[in-house]
Amino acid sequence: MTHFPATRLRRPRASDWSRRMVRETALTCDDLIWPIFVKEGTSITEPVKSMPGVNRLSIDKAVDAAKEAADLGIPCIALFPNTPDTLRSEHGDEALNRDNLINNAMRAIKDAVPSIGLLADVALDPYTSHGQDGLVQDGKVLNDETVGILVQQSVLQAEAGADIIAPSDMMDGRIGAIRTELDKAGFSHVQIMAYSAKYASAFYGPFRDAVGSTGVLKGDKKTYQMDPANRLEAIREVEQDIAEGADSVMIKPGMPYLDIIREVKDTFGVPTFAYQVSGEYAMLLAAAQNGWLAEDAVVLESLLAFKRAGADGILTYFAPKVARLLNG
Ligand SMILES: NCC(=O)CCC(=O)O
Ligand SMILES: [Mg+2]
Repeated sequence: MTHFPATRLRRPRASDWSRRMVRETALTCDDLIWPIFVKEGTSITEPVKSMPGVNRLSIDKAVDAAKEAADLGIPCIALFPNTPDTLRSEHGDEALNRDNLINNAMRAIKDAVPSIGLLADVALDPYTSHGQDGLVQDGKVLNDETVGILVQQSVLQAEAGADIIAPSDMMDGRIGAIRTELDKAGFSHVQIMAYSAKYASAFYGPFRDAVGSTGVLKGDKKTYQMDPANRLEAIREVEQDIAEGADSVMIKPGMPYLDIIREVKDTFGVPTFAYQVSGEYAMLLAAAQNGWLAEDAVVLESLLAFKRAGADGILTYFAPKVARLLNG
């Protein structure tokens, strides 16, 4: 290695053309997955207060959003239901309703926009009256019994047109169980993106507002989601999900966990995704709306950082905005 003055690291930085030539990472529309909130009704575009610019959409509007995504070159959208309290129950039965909001939305979107990838979230929290991701008995979230329901939820979602099943529940063993049932039901072509390292994070607040879980959730999720203090455990979680058949893995939240993304990518080399969660979105936008950060620049930088950390793609509420910026 040569040293100064033979080496001047500022030399290639001196002009735009040169910076472009030595740039190590790029962010493109292919990196984006757009999470969308769906709600019962028609012609509804209802703002989520804690996420300025994000709306809950009725199915017809979600179809429009899917068209917009396809036009912008966004490869995939992820759907999350806002479930009214009346449809929530102790066991989250609505998850197994073939014609629930999410399954109907997927059918409508597949029909209207067949070219877009559809990611379906698997977990019970949108459907339980207690807001936990699984069945609860004596104050404990049951693992194996919950997995038994998640496999059924997954098959129904695959039947409705899901291209990617994304279990976000963090139960042990669910990836293998879901893979087996999907294959048996004739869905061996349907992918699984495992929320492998999902942390019990304080950054999910605005999402719970968006899906109507605020005030519903009793307690916390620390007995199944990961401790933010742990790194090695994330590697074990990812290792197990890959062994059980995950096609890709996810780290969540994103920006506070870039170290985990890097380590997972370096260790396994599998398709690795990150979720820039609602709290990250809210944080960046709140500062931008106060004039404290330059919105476009900070959003692009935040997403480029995921790519630099090794992510192959990012679930982000900024997806349409960023696609517009990237498309110029
Ligand atoms: N299963 C999906 C999420 O929990 C999303 C969290 C967020 O955006 O805060
Ligand atoms: Mg796990």
